Formats: sequence, structure tokens, C-alpha cells
Amino acid sequence: MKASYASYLLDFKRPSGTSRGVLHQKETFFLKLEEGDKVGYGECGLFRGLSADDRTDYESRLQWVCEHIHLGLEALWEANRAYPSIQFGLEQAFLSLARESPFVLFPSAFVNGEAGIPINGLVWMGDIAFMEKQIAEKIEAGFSCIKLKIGVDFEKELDLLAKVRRSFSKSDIELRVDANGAFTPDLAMDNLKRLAELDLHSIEQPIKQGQWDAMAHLCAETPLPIALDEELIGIGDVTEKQKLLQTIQPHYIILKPSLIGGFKGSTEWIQGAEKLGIGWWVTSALESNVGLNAIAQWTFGLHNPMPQGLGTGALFTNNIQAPLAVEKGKLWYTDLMWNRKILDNLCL
Ligand SMILES: O=C(O)CCC(=O)c1ccccc1C(=O)O
Repeated sequence: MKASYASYLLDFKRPSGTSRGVLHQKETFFLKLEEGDKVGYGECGLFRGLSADDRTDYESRLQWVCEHIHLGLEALWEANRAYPSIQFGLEQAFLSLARESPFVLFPSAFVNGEAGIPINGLVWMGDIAFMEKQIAEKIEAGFSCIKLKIGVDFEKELDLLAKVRRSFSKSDIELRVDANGAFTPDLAMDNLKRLAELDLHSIEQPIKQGQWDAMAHLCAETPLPIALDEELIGIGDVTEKQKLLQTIQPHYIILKPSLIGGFKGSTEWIQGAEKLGIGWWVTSALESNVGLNAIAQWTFGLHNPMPQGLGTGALFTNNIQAPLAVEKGKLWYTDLMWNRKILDNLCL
């Protein structure tokens, strides 16, 4: 078996505001396996500034993985516990190689185009007029669940949410907010109470990760359900996962396979969560369509009825062309073709 990798820069159509600054480009890595006339593709969606594997030796690690591909998936997954996005790329590539078509990882009604996956419409940070415009567009496009990134100007964001609620009730539009750790522990509870008055569904990561006691206290007392996101990053060990869930007891956890060790790492979190009655959903983390496709197909097979966070495919000008499309608030696998030209030109 031959393995190779290449880096690729995804260009945003318009700069996207996050709590980690405004993103213009997103770096990613593709992994290709070849055996006889078969190929397998995977994406190692390293997220600079967010991933636990944002390390200077990342590329040399990928090179090492390619040179040791004969060790097989299980051994390589174990050997790369410190590199969750490489674990995920390997899972995808081995599965892709084993399948009849390299992009059909999990045959299902989703891949057949018969069923879509409900997703949240994502509203990026920006000034209030821009956020308001995005909300109107999402509602117009048929989303019934909207996720807003907040934490820039809380008073104005509250006004905006209240305005949406004056036109749309909780049963019309589910509103989720993502604070990406913007609140300080001493102000967080007040903010949660004010947000809860607007009948929101949940808030992601109200305070920064790594403050387990403060987060546990918020989760116990909050009137608004709390979802952990960044909190899960960098926790690879199963006992440590269980300890976090038991200590914090959040209402939900959010699984980003590129950041938490792929299908296997995410499955460990889901099993731990379900034991404790904790809910969960899956989101992409700005992967190209190669990674998004893998996440979406896997997610469909989990049969979780909640809206997932898989609406990130259309953000880039130079994405790998794929059959994935968002319509009426769902992600669909259409009969459009994959275009492998970019992948082939990368000399993987
Ligand atoms: O949740 C979604 O709808 C998409 C995922 C998303 O917003 C995201 C994407 C990349 C990095 C961080 C985040 C985030 O949830 O903050």
C-alpha cells in the first residue's frame, strides 16, 4: 500500500468572524492511500489555533504516518493519540480505500439522496446589521434552527435575539447561541438568565474551557441548557472523558470529529454521554467537502433527530466539488458528481 499527503488552503468566500478572529483561509491536509487500482481519500482537518494537534511537528508526523502506513489503521490510530485530525484522516482514508466508491463511506438513504440531515443555519459574527441579514436569509432558506455566534456586544446581541423572538416563537425557530468562551465566570450566570428569557435552545461554551468547577456550577444552576464544545478538545483518554462528563454534567456535548479523534474518538464521547443522559450533536469544523462528506455520512447513521452543525461546505471558493448541498434546512447528497481534479493535482 502506498500513502501520501498534501496540504491545501481553502479560501473563504467572505472573511468569517469567529471568536478566534476573522478567518480568510483555512489550512487542511489530504491523505491518499493506493493499493492496486483502488484509492482512498481522507482529510486531516487541522485547525490552527484550536486543535490540540496544532504543533510544529504536524507535517513531519503526517510524513511518518505515510511511511508507516503498513502498520494499519488500529496501530496508527493508537500511535497518533496526540493528533486527533490525523486519526480522523486515517479512519476516512482506510474506509474509503475499502469501499467500492472512495466517497461512499457509509452506504445509506442519505447517500442515495432519499433523506437529508437537519442542520442549523450558521450566523457568523459581525456587526448587528450583518447578523440580522444572515438570520433573515436563513429563515427565508427554510432553516428552523439557527445558531448565532455571540460574545462581541452582548446587549446588542440580546436585542437582536429578542427581535427575532418577536416574529418567531420557539416552535417556529429554534435558536442556539455559541459564546465560544466569551463570558467570564462571574458574569456568566447573569447572562445565561437573560438569554433564557428569550426561549433559546442552548448555549455553547459560555465560559472558556479548562474551568471545570466553574462550568459544573453553571451547568447545575443555569436556566438555559449548556453545550460543551472546546471543552472536549485535547481530552483523548476514555477515563478522562468520563471524568469530565461526570464532573461538569453538561446538558449537551458537541462532537467535532476532526478535533476529537474522528469516528472512534467521537463514539467514545457519545457512549460516555449516553450513560449519563447527556445529549449531543455533531458539527463540522471547516473541513473541505472530503471531511464534511465523511462526517455527514457517519452522522446520518447515528439517527440523532436533532439539527446537526454541518452547514459549512459552501463557505469556500475553492472547495473540492462534491454532491453535498444544503436545501430547506437540511444537508443532502445530490446526484452531482465529485470532481477530483484538485485532489489529483495535489500530487498526493
Ligand atoms: O456548529 C456549526 O454549525 C458549525 C461549526 C462551527 O460553528 C465551528 C466551525 C469551526 C470552528 C468552530 C466552530 C464553532 O462551533 O465555534
